[in-house]
Amino acid sequence: MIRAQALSKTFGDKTAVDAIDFTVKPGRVTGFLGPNGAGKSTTMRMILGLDAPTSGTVTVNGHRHLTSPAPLRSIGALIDAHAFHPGRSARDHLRWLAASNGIPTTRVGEVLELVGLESVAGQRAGRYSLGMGQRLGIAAALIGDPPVVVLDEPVNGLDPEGIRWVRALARRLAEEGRTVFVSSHLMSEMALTADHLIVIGRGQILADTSTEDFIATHAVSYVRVKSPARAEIGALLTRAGHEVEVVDNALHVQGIDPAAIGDLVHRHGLAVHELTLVRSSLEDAFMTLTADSVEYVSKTREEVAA
Ligand SMILES: Nc1ncnc2c1ncn2[C@@H]1O[C@H](COP(=O)(O)OP(=O)(O)OP(=O)(O)O)[C@@H](O)[C@H]1O
Repeated sequence: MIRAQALSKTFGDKTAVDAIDFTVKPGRVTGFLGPNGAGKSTTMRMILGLDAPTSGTVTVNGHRHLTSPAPLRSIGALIDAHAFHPGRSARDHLRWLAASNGIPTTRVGEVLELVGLESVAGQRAGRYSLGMGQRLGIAAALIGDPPVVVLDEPVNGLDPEGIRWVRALARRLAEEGRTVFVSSHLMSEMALTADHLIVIGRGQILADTSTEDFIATHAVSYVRVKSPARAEIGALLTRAGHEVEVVDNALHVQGIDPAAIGDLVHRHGLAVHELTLVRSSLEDAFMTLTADSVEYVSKTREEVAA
């Protein structure tokens, strides 16, 4: 498992990771979610020993990664999808990795097959598309059959088939009992892949919870009611103890389902023109949670002009 304790990283006066504590357990996929610049890559680089913490510690199965004798056998990582020599073929790149980590070369064919690159394995990797580069990066991460796998934005640049493939692969690796830590800035993607979520914003942990609990806590729903008798219905619902808001000539009601509203309104002989259950997406929940910690905020044309 991966364990961070009071882990911090500063670059000059910029605090990229701010004294975070978390544990990534084996046998499940843990999603690492956060907006751009939240500190995901920096944290992952420290897990791998590519960056030294400014303070605090991070260990992988009890060891600091830098001290491990055969890194690819203990931890596999996709950090930079283009960390290969552009003039070298995928097969040669993987052979070189295997040789330098004491891994049998038979493993090269196995991982090429696993990521679906066998037919292009002899081509120069520099000619690969972004998605092919990602697949080669994942092959490199898995070549040592590691118990711990860290993937930084693995679906970047992948087509829908590739995205489903990464999802299934992450799940399978976890089912095999490995520790799987996957970063993304897409909540909806993580909801489909991860069992557990660690959400980070401006270098701090905002949530560390099961995906199921995250959804139950953050994905709110409400009923939209449109009616010529809006005020009367609003009063009835408020009196019954429900939270009612008026938005764009409609009522937004929380804590009651559409059928119960329909029955209530019917009992009072009032007309309803619309009764819709609206679920906020998980993406909305994530945006709300991280709203105060988004570093790079885009503006509308109106805001730029103002
Ligand atoms: N080598 C560096 N030198 C200076 N600042 C850095 C360096 N690496 C990262 N940072 C800063 O640290 C913060 C966290 O960056 P990091 O790349 O870890 O975020 P991230 O969550 O991975 O974002 P993204 O989703 O955009 O990859 C950012 O503000 C970034 O600009």
